[in-house]
Amino acid sequence: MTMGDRFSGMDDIRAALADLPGPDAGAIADATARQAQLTKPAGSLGRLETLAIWYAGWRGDARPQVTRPQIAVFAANHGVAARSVSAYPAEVTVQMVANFQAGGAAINRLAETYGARIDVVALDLDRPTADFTESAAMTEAEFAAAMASGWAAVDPQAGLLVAGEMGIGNTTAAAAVAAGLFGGQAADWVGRGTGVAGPALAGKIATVEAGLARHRDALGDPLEVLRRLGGRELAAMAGAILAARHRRIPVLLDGFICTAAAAVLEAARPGALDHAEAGHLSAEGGHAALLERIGKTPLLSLGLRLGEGTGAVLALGVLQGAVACHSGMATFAEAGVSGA
Ligand SMILES: O=C(O)c1ccc[n+]([C@@H]2O[C@H](COP(=O)([O-])O)[C@@H](O)[C@H]2O)c1
Ligand SMILES: Cc1cc2nc[nH]c2cc1C
Repeated sequence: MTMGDRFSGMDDIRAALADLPGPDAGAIADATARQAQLTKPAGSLGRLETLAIWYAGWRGDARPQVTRPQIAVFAANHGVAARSVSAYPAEVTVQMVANFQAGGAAINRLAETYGARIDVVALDLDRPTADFTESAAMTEAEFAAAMASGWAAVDPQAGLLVAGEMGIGNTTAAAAVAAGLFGGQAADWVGRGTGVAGPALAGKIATVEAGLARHRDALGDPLEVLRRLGGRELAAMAGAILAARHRRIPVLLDGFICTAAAAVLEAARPGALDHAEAGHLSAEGGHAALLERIGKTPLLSLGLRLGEGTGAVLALGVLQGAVACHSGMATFAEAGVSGA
């Protein structure tokens, strides 16, 4: 049994957030010193240098390898999907889960490309969350169970975690969570999702406004924001990212939905995402503002708006390059190259 398996209510989750391990200061110091000795002009590998030092610190190894990268894809259905907030019908969620399991989705091909394992976790797909304009999306027990599923999905031996998702309607939930955490108008956070436009986009904004109005009195508590306005896959991603922190497993964040789930942790406990880097900037309208709120600069910006963990896995390729240079390059002394 680990802490997450025992999440039976909000208090257990708060306890897991209260006590977070940090990176290894010695590994950071040694990795920083090593960077200065590698055969390249100082600073010439740009963000790859700080990325490698960040990875070394969380792994507690000044000269690490990226071992056993894991992608956990969480899927769930949403009560608000009945309000025509998506360009696709809700049955696509379960159909895409079958596609992930058969190996036919974009994330399957990218996982293969970068040597990552995929675990698909379907969360009560035949039982959508409640419509958040009418009540809380999840009861406390449902929320704790979803967070515990995320926690339990993390391979303790993984050297890197990507939390991905699939859930028709979940950009509406993510926009509501972002607005609940950080304020502003619903329209600031609502984007096109799978391709919503015209009157449907206005309806999506109105749905988020109605959710914010209904839960207005609870928005001061980030975990309540996630329970009331989020969904099972968002709660599971938050649980997985929290589990990774407790195991000092570095995380690459994916797009808008993943970042909204992660932002709950940062809002509840500043610094809770120090073990996470932003994999990419999604084309979803609110993503840049959300990343700014949690103080993260995306590694890539490719116009993706797919989810599944795809942007984060592409960034895993960047991380693998950064760590390969850091740990495998010759030093000036080893190669007999003159310094500055
Ligand atoms: O990752 C993103 O930034 C992203 C942006 C737009 C859409 N998605 C994906 O599309 C689905 C949600 O879109 P929607 O329109 O049904 O809310 C869900 O399965 C997400 O994985 C993902
Ligand atoms: C086909 C399809 C695949 C997806 N993957 C993640 N979100 C998705 C949404 C749709 C509609």
